[in-house]
Amino acid sequence: MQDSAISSLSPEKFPFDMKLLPQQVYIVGGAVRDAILSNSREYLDLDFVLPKDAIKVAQHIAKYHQAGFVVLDSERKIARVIFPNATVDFAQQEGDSIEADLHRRDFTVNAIAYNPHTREIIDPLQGSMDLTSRLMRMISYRNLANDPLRLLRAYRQASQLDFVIETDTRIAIRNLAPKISQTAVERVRVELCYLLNIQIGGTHWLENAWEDGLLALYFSHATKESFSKLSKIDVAARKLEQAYQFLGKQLQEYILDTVKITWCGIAKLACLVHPQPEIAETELNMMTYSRAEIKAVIISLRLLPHLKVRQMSLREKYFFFRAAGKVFPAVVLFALGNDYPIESIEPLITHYLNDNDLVAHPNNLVNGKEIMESLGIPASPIIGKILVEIAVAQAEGRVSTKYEAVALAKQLREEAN
Ligand SMILES: Nc1ccn([C@@H]2O[C@H](COP(=O)(O)OP(=O)(O)OP(=O)(O)O)[C@@H](O)[C@H]2O)c(=O)n1
Repeated sequence: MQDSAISSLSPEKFPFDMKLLPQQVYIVGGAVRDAILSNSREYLDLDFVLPKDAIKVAQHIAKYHQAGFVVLDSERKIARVIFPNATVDFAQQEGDSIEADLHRRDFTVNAIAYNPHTREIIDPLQGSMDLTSRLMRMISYRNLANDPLRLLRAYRQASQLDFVIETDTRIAIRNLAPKISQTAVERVRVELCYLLNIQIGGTHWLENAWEDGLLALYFSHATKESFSKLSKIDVAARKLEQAYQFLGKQLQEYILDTVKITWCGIAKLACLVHPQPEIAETELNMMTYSRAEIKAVIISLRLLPHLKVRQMSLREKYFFFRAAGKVFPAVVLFALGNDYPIESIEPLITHYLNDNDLVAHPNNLVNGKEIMESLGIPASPIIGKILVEIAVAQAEGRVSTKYEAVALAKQLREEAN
């Protein structure tokens, strides 16, 4: 089969000179699938398969273009070349032919190869037909059993592509579900992260994965009710996006560049873990979540009860924002997922969105050193307490200058004696 329609895979779009590739070379996996679907990709991520010398070719390309180079798997001969705007993997073909290699993969739609020199499409498993029918179809039961992460990949990719999992494939996944325990938990976490981040369809497929027995090991406390909270979070996120552009945008941002979960994903994760923060922390540690992710979930769980108070005093709000910090967007979504009325949360959002708001974004009139000097006392926890009281007084409008802040510090010190 030949196809000139795969324009997004034309060599001019490669981040390297095509002449550096041998004649027998194939692009495989997601890049081919998405090109046939005409789905644009935010980031260029290419997987090449070569019958021989995969690592050598990768090394040569990296050297020629002064790009980053790393051997991902020396046994299976897979290397990665990292360009400023693209990542390109080079893998040794598995088996005697490209067809044999494709037969070892997970789903038919991921088992299409494309030779960029000849523009030939090799599709021995009729993946193109499944792309047209929008179906995730396993290549074989054995292939799924060989790498049980593939069970979860079916839901993640169905969700990203807006596909359906073919009936026999779904039955096979249900049968094989207990095997997910054989997969390294880090790999599972990455798939879950995608599913938690996806705005449309993520919740539906996450719930399906749970119903099919793939998540019980990780979220033993999750129930049908937990997933209904996730759906409410999706609805709330859309509403917040419309009402508050800045906050809405923040919800879909990664919590850290190095941690690929969004604030919205954190709120959803908080719905799936045990509601008791200490137990949730153990669960998340077991799943190798980072300190930043665990902290964000725990803050969400801990702060939820505080939002029950309909009319928080300024003092309560100050302490709420102090505890929430940059996790605020996730806390808000988590509360809305738990049916807290938007009317009681809106005043907090108003504080948060105003950069000059001293309740949500306090600025220090004085620092600890200045307090120590003006009171003539050494460093001690009292200084911290005085600083907090000054910030609360500032939020309440009782002090607004350095002079008034120092006067209050003196008064507090006297009262304490
Ligand atoms: N557990 C896995 C992981 C990957 N693959 C194969 O390796 C290809 C590339 O894998 P990867 O880059 O992880 O995923 P993509 O399918 O390319 O999808 P995406 O880039 O959207 O994650 C897949 O298409 C599939 O053919 C597989 O068979 N089994």
